[in-house]
Amino acid sequence: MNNRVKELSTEILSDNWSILKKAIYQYQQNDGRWQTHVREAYDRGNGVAMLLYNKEQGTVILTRQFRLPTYVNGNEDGMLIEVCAGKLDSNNPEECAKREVEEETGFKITHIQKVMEAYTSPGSVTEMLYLFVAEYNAGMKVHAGGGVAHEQEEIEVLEVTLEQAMEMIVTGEIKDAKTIMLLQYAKLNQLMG
Ligand SMILES: Nc1nc2c(ncn2[C@@H]2O[C@H](COP(=O)(O)OP(=O)(O)O[C@H]3O[C@H](CO)[C@@H](O)[C@H](O)[C@@H]3O)[C@@H](O)[C@H]2O)c(=O)[nH]1
Ligand SMILES: [Mg+2]
Repeated sequence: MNNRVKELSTEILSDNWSILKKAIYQYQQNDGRWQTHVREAYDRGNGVAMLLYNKEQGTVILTRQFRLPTYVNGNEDGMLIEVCAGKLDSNNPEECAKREVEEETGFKITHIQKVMEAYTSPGSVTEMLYLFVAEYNAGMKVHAGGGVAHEQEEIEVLEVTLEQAMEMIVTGEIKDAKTIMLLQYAKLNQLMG
C-alpha cells in the first residue's frame, strides 16, 4: 500500500503469450501535488534461476540458447549464455528450480540454497526472480539435458571453471544479468572454498 498512489486503473493492451497492461494513476510528488502517470507493465510472471557449482572441480554449469529479444537488440547470432532458469509455474520456487535444472541440464539436484530475490527490469517488466545456488557432481547426471522438445527448447549445457566464467563477463561473452549476479555471488562468497 502506498498512500501516494490513488485511482489506479489498468487496461490490457495485449494478452497473447503474456500480458501487457497500461496503467493510469495519480501519483503524489514530494511537493504534495498530484500528477497523472501513464505506465506500461509487461507481466510474464516470476521466475527462478540457479547456479550449479562443483567445489572440487572449481566448475559451474551454464546453458546456451537462442534468445529472440537479444537477437533483435544487437546480439549478432542471438545465442546467450545463462545460468539455468525457468518460469515460476507454482508457488514453490525451490521445487520449480529443481525441475527446471533437471529439464535443462540433466542434473537431479537435492540440496539448494536461496541466495536472493531480484526484480529484473523494474521500469517495464513485473518479473521478480528467485535466485539459487546448488552443488552438483557427475553422479547427479540423470540425462543429457537440453530442455523440453515440445516447448521448442534446444539448450546446450556448458561446464566451465568459475574463473573462466568470470573472464567471460569481462570479455562480454556473458551478458545476462542474473548470470552475472550469481557468478559474482559465487566469487564474493567463496563457494569454491
Ligand atoms: N509460443 C511462445 N513461446 C514462448 C514465448 N516466450 C517464451 N516462450 C517459450 O516458453 C518457454 C519458457 O521456458 P522456461 O525455461 O520456463 O523460461 P525461460 O524462457 O528460460 O525464462 C527464464 O529466464 C528468463 C530470462 O532471464 C526469465 O525472464 C524468466 O523469468 C525465467 O527465469 C520456452 O520454451 C520459450 O521458448 C512466446 O512469446 N511464445
Ligand atoms: Mg529456461
